[in-house]
Amino acid sequence: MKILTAAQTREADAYTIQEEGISSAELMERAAKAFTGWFENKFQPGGEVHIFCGPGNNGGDGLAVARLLHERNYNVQPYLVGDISKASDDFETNLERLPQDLQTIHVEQEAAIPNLIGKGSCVIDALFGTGLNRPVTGLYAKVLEALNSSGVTVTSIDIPSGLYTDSQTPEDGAIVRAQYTVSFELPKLAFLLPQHEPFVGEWHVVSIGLSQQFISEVNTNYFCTKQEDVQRLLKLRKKFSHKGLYGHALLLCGGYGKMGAAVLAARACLRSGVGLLTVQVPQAGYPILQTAVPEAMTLTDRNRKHLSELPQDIQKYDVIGTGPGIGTERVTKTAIGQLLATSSHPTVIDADAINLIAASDKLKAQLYKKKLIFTPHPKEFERLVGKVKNDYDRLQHLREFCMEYGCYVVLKGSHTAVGTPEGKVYFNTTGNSGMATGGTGDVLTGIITALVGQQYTLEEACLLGVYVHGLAADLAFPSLGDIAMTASDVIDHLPKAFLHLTQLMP
Ligand SMILES: NC(=O)C1=CN([C@@H]2O[C@H](COP(=O)(O)OP(=O)(O)OC[C@H]3O[C@@H](n4cnc5c(N)ncnc54)[C@H](OP(=O)(O)O)[C@@H]3O)[C@@H](O)[C@H]2O)[C@@H](O)CC1
Ligand SMILES: [K+]
Repeated sequence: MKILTAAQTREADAYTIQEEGISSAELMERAAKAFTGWFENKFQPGGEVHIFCGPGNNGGDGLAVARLLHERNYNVQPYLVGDISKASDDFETNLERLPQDLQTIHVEQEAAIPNLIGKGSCVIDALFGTGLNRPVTGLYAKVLEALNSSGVTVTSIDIPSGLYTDSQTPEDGAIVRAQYTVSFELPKLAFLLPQHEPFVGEWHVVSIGLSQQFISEVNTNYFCTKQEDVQRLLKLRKKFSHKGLYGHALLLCGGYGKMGAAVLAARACLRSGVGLLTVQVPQAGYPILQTAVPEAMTLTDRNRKHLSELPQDIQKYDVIGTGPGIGTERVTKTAIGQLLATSSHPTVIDADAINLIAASDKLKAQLYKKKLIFTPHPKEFERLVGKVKNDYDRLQHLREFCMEYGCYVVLKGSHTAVGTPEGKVYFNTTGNSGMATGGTGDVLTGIITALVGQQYTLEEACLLGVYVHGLAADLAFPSLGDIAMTASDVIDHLPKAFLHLTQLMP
């Protein structure tokens, strides 16, 4: 699914209006109906619904929603905020369409801002949408601050007022803190960035029938991965198939005190369909691996505690995964250096392998144009690219790093972002806070390694791997919740996650 900028969204609106021969007010009516449908499912009629409308089409949406909710017996109070003498045409149209018995209140100065504290009412925020073109200050900021401190439940139409759609919001601008955001047709880039969680809350997308042709043709660097996207990628197994068809993976993982990382990566790799798996661990890990993961073949390093060498017959493997639990000893750095210098295998690079590379210009110089997938969390990513200023800056660095080295980066987070060598970014939409626990990253390394082994392209392996990893956690959630969830629970739910995807296939 594509993510459009504010300007592209405006173009999509205009294109749709022309293509279908409808008026912009009709499109607004669709948007208001779609929002109202969501709202009715969430909130019962009864309490007061205060709707704050700005001077543009977002305010027009708010007025149309006021009329529709009023018709459905909600106790609605619309407010017109600020100078509405230059309000948009569709705002005016919807103001005129309000029924006689629905009186608006005009908030023209601070003293007129209603006090909603303790009223238990709910608020619909329709002050500004994608047409916001400067930081929110003055009276509008006072209104947003009053809403933020009132403790009422705020639902934003399209985007929280004050938040920029696709670039960093200046620090001097007020932003509403919505509990819910109901957006039209496609999610906005701002929703996917962790720094905006306090403003966006739980976001939903409702369809308003924007032109699919426009959306399919428009160029963007940002995408959201949805279930139908990964289902298209999934390869079903053939009846006459054997383990040789699904790849032989090599995991170079584990170290003294961190052999669990190798066990987790190995178990996840096997649960993700790899044909054969060999794990090389330091000598101390041999009995652990053989006992915990009987399906894997185990090689031992000459070093007792740390990764220090590559297997002799490394050529025979189809894919390599490394990093989890390996530590940053000098001998390990040498081994990773050898791997980068000598191997042409597709390789998944995680954790301490990233840290070793980040700390060495010599290793970094070996990264160009290899088949590499990095899977850093934000701190490891900063070690690779330097300190970032904010989430947009991080995205920019992600794209530049991937384009410079011709590699993939799976930047882990609530919406894990997969960067590609073409400078595209795919945000994942599965997963939950139960995954914020040690070992889930090792699991992801195992999953992606297994998928590359099964001949998925690097891009497919990243997108599918990240999706199924989050889906497994989502399927674990109903019985385990997020507090008690562990990385092993995520592995245990991988079978259900793959089944879920395959059974839904057409
Ligand atoms: N197009 C369509 O058909 C559909 C559009 N839809 C809806 O329209 C929304 C976009 O509407 P929009 O483009 O009218 O912009 P919107 O966000 O309401 O704000 C613009 C107004 O705010 C003003 N203004 C801006 N910044 C300001 C500031 N900081 N402080 C103060 N004022 C500021 C600006 O004034 P000006 O810059 O001229 O001073 C202008 O008056 C979109 O999010 C969706 O909800 C849906 O109904 C689907 C169909
Ligand atoms: K809004």
